Amino acid sequence: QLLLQPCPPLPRAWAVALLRWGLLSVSAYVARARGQGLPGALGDALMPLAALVSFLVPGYATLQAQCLPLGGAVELLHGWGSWEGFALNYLIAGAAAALWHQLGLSDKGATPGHGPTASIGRLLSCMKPDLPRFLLMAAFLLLSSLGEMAIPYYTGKMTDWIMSEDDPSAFERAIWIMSLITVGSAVTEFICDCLYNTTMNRIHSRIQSSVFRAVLRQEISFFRTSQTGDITSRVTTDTDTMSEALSEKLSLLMWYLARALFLYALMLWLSLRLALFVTVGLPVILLLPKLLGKIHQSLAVQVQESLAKASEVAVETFQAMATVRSFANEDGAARRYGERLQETYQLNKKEAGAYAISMWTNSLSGLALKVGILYYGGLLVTGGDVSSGDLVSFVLYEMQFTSAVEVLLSVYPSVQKAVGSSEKIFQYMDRTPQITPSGTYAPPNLKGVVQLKDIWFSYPGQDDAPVLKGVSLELRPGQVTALVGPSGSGKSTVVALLERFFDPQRGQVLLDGRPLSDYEHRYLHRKVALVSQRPVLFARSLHENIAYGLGERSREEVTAAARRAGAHGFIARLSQGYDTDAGEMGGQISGGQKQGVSVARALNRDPRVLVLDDATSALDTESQVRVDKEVYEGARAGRSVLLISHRLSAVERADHIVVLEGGQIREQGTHRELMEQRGLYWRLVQKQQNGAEGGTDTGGQ
Ligand SMILES: Nc1ncnc2c1ncn2[C@@H]1O[C@H](COP(=O)(O)OP(=O)(O)OP(=O)(O)O)[C@@H](O)[C@H]1O
Repeated sequence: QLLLQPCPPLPRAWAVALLRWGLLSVSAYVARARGQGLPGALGDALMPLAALVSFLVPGYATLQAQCLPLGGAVELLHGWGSWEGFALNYLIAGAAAALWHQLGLSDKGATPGHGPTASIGRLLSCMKPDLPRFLLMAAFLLLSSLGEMAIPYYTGKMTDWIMSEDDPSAFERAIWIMSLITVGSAVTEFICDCLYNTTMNRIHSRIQSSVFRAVLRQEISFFRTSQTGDITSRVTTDTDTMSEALSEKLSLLMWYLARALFLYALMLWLSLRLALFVTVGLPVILLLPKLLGKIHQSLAVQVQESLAKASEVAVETFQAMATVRSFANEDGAARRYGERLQETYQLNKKEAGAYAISMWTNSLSGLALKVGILYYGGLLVTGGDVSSGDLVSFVLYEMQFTSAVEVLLSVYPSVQKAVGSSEKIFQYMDRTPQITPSGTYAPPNLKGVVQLKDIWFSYPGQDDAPVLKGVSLELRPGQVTALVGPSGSGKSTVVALLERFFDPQRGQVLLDGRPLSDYEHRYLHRKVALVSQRPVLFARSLHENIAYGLGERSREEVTAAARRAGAHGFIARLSQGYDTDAGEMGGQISGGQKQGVSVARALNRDPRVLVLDDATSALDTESQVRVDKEVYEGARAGRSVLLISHRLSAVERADHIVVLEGGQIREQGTHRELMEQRGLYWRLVQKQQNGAEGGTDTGGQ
């Protein structure tokens, strides 16, 4: 300090602060590096504490020098050198560290990119699109808080005016101003609340729809391995819990944080000394009752446990009453029950004492702070440092400040909880689908040549049990290829690979010579249409079901597709025709009708590759004939068709028949060729023709 003596006071203070910070940081670093005997939280707090202790006074003095003449700041800076100033500085830093720790802001054990801090960052990034609204809200919040803050200020001013009695109209004026400010503050608060709630609802919907989209991006096996209930609860319940907590608690937190900051700034402005007095005293008066409250809570838990033990004795006795009676141990049982109750009673007494002490400390510590402020304030008023009106305003501000800090302390854990549930949601949003992302290739003309080249595939988690073992086959435009084989031979698995529900572990699935993953997702599924074994319809009209995924479709287009699928007849006979609701999962129409509608749904896309996975088994003969006609006519017109059927009579006309067994292709050729071979296909046909045990099912062989 001696070296810096010729400098002006503020730069000198900053230079000393920097020096002090450097020294303290190095010491803190060394202490942390050694780490011996330092509790974790204290170790974490050392660095921020060093900064706080060093920069608190020069920072404040600079701020004050900006607003007021330098006189006050100089006094403050000189005071800093005295031992009281020194002690006060450390006391404030200690109190701030205790509050910081109490709020759990030290974030112990958080790994980078995870935990609450990361989630808060993510949450804030979700709010980014609404930044203008938040800025507007902040402006209203500022206005409303300023309005609220003005009331105690005018109350203090009125005290001064009443005491000085030199301007009687000032009192009336103050009342008017106060009323106007109150109304203004209430209106801005109302607008702010409305804005906040609508914004949070928007954010809620946005997060919910992003989670939904993120889930939809996942590979099919994700839906098979995760419970549907779990997924739904993430999308609905978790987002609801999070946004409910955020809308209620975060708004409280924001509101009271703004209030507390304003109030603190005003307290500092009214009297620096009194404000520092509160800063040191407040953590003590807030944390002490909280600490005692914890003791009370733990005693309350012990009481509950002891009560439960007493009930256990009663239940055990009643259940074994016959045994108690036969050993004539009624007195013994009563004595045991009495002993348990005695234990509960002792604990009850302790709990009541702890409760009384915690309540008593609560009110007493609050009272002590107020008395302290009044006493110290009184001294300052007597010394002429503070006016009596300012003291009144200060006490009013302090009361509001204390309750704002209390609310903050109680609300903060709920916000942390909301952040916790948001973590679960973000896990879903961040999950990378376990399938190669779709490409962008979407040629205007697609021939529809599909090649499966030496495909090896096992379902996720079953690597040692391949379902397809070196399958190679080709679907050519203008041809109907049939895939037959016993149940479980892997036919539907081939379809799943064609639809890119999974990627094969080895081999390639090519469409017009390019891997399926090159194609744009929507394009691929428009060009390759599937009617699956168990078609699923959605709870909407039959028209919408047939047009599913294609946006708006005219009734003519939908009807034409239904005619080709042989479904028009039955739809026309329904009382509401195409407007009939299919019901949940298509539950309001029959199995055969469902198949008809789903064939129409596939044909409506006019696909280049049509895959029918045992899709006509439940159709009536008339519809069956229609679909067969459409399948073969479509193929003749240049479409590639893959037909899977258990009814071998349905595949006799196919241009090429592939027989699959145990995930391997056993035979292939035309019906005639295969029958001549007298191999597996022949045996399957024989069994079906003879109506053997397997009935019409190739799986029954
Ligand atoms: N999601 C799945 N997870 C694990 N294994 C599966 C899954 N789907 C099918 N499998 C197994 O793969 C094998 C082939 O099943 P796939 O459904 O392809 O046979 P399929 O020939 O179509 O039978 P079906 O004629 O009865 O429809 C079977 O052993 C089956 O148990």
